[in-house]
Amino acid sequence: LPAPAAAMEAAPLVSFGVVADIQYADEEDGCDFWGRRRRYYRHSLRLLRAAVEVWAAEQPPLAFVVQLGDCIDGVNARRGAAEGALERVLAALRRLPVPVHHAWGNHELYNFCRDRLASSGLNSRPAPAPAAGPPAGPPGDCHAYHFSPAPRLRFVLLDGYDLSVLGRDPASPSHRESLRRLRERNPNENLNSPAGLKEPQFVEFNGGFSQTQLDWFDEVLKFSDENQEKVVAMGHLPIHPDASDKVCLAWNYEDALSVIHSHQCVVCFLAGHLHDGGYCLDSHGVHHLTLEGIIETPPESNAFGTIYVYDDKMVLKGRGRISDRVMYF
Ligand SMILES: Nc1ccn([C@@H]2O[C@H](COP(=O)(O)OP(=O)(O)OC[C@H](O)CO)[C@@H](O)[C@H]2O)c(=O)n1
Repeated sequence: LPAPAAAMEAAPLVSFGVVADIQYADEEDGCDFWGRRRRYYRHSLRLLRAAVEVWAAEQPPLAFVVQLGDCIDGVNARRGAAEGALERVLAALRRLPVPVHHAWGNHELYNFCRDRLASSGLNSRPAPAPAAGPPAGPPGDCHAYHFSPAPRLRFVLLDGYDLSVLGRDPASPSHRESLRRLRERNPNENLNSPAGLKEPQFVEFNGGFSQTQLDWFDEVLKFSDENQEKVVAMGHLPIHPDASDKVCLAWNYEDALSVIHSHQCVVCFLAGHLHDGGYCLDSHGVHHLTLEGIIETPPESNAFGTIYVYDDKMVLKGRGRISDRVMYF
């Protein structure tokens, strides 16, 4: 049998769908900042709908879908089209009979302030909070939370724009602190430019994790260690340089990695943002999988996947330009 079919003989503990960087806009094709990559703004919704059809027909049924951020493109904001574009993406996802967990990316924050995101369909934090165990999420407006879809298995969604100059009121202490951190490491006039930086991830279109979020993450992982759980963590921004280029990382990705590496439980980190995708198995045995983005996927292909979780591995069945992969724990 070809992998991953050979690795998929038994019923999984749970299976879920993954998709990243849809960046839908009702616009003609465009390209990235450097003019090198074509961006298929309008086709991206069609590719998402095709993914939804495949996920909805899966047997056994999926438990949930993870949308790894940037579901609509920043061009919508400039055209006053953000609400309509978001509604079209959410309507496509509503055809699924299962919950969708949404990471927040830079393009969400080009289109909406955090308060609007919190009141929108992109707020996927489950309510009510779990009765036992660590707090559902960090205090404040951070879109981070955890959930357990099966015994001994926990997912943690992180908010890589908790520290960010995007989506926050410029007069707020959090914005001021984020801008201070960014300017400290990025002296460029254009804060989106990584030119000449020692730490090229310090650009405006990235963000970072507050200490409050990291402390909460640490508490969740301590609980998971104590309860022999396996943890899949995820967010828009990659946190390992070998699963990303030098720019597309969370500002303080090293802090998130040290929290993960101080525990036994984390088996995988899922991210988007880098549209070419990436993968590495780190020195502590954690798989870092960065999903290829729909937005730069030609209309005749696609970029989504299903992940089957077993006791000893996760099996990714990729569609279109996402490759199959078996990730052993
Ligand atoms: N040197 C640069 C690079 C970018 N910009 C501006 O920064 C914003 C973000 O770029 P964009 O390509 O839109 O971000 P994505 O999240 O879609 O993609 C991330 C990775 O590149 C994909 O692999 C945008 O406003 C650019 O204009 C800049 O000013 N200077």
